[in-house]
Amino acid sequence: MRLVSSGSMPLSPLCLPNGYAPSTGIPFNNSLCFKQRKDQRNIVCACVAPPPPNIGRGGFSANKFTDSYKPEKLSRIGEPEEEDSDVLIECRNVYKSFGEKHILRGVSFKIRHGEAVGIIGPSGTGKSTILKIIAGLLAPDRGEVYIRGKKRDGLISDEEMSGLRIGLVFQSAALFDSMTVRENVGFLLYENSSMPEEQIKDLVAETLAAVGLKGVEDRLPSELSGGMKKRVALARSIIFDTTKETIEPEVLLYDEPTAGLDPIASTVVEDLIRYVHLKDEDAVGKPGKIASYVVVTHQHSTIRRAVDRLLFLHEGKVVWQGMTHEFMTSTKPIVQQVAGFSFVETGLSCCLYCDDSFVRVPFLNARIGA
Ligand SMILES: Nc1ncnc2c1ncn2[C@@H]1O[C@H](COP(=O)(O)OP(=O)(O)OP(=O)(O)O)[C@@H](O)[C@H]1O
Repeated sequence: MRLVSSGSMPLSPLCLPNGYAPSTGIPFNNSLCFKQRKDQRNIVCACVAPPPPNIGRGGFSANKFTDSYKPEKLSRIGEPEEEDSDVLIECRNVYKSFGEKHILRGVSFKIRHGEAVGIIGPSGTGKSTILKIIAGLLAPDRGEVYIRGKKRDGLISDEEMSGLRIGLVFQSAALFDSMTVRENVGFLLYENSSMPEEQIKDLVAETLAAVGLKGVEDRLPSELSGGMKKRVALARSIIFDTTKETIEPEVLLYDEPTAGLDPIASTVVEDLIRYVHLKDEDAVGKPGKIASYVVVTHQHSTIRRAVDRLLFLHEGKVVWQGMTHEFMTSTKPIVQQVAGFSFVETGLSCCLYCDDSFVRVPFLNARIGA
């Protein structure tokens, strides 16, 4: 079967034109990496705190977390402290208001090395806000954000532009329309690295292949489907300067990555999110480089396919957290309200071809909310 991805919502990448979040209009922190190119500014959501000596690819087993994780233990007082050496990001009692609107009211959670975490909850409950706070684009009013145990004060600063990279992949459109796919994906390398153009060109092609796109380098975003744009943005968020000695693990934050896509295109994006994770292999069979990721989503297919653990945000707090399968069977009323509505589920075993690239989709479970 040959897939022509369709979908109306282009994925926004790590970099945004004009320094504003399209969904909110919030101006970004000017202390971030700003560059002028073709009259556009870009911002990198990347950084923070150098790695401890014992962390890194292979330094921690991803299974360490999933094997030992006992969600009910998190809040019990008097029990022995959890092992925290693999915690990459921690939000501790985070509050955020916009004027009179008190959005976050004491949000606490940890993201560990190797984790695939989903954040779910009703509309307007602050899911995107917490992503922006983790990325350092918004500062909490109260509470703390720790990156590898180091407290971050306010927004990302220039001093933090090393160590753990945190990439934010926005829901809304943010590919540079006047640039080709190659220029979009290689943007940061063209601007910030000393890599020769030819090398960047090869790396861009390789990275596009990793997300199942080949031969689209010279196209403009307007010549791509919504699903392809999302994959271009994903490629842009995972491209690294390979000439640097240490390639740090990266945490990716996805804000509704499948919004606006049809079930098949959603499935492709959900699986790609998995494939670029260190526990899996990308579309050309290379190990994924993303240490951990967090996905904000409303889609059940994304919950089922792309994440292992869930944080359920409601009225400004994390009211439930646990493994995905526990969410589906939870007896907690607020969870049942969200998890319990009926689905039509189709099970198909298929392979999808996107352009000339092969994308593995072993099972397509298209779920349609009733
Ligand atoms: N910069 C801002 N200024 C004022 N209000 C804001 C700002 N950013 C977010 N809000 C408000 O905060 C609330 C939470 O927004 P947020 O986008 O985090 O919610 P969400 O849970 O991601 O919602 P959805 O699921 O609908 O995307 C909303 O009421 C929104 O209007």
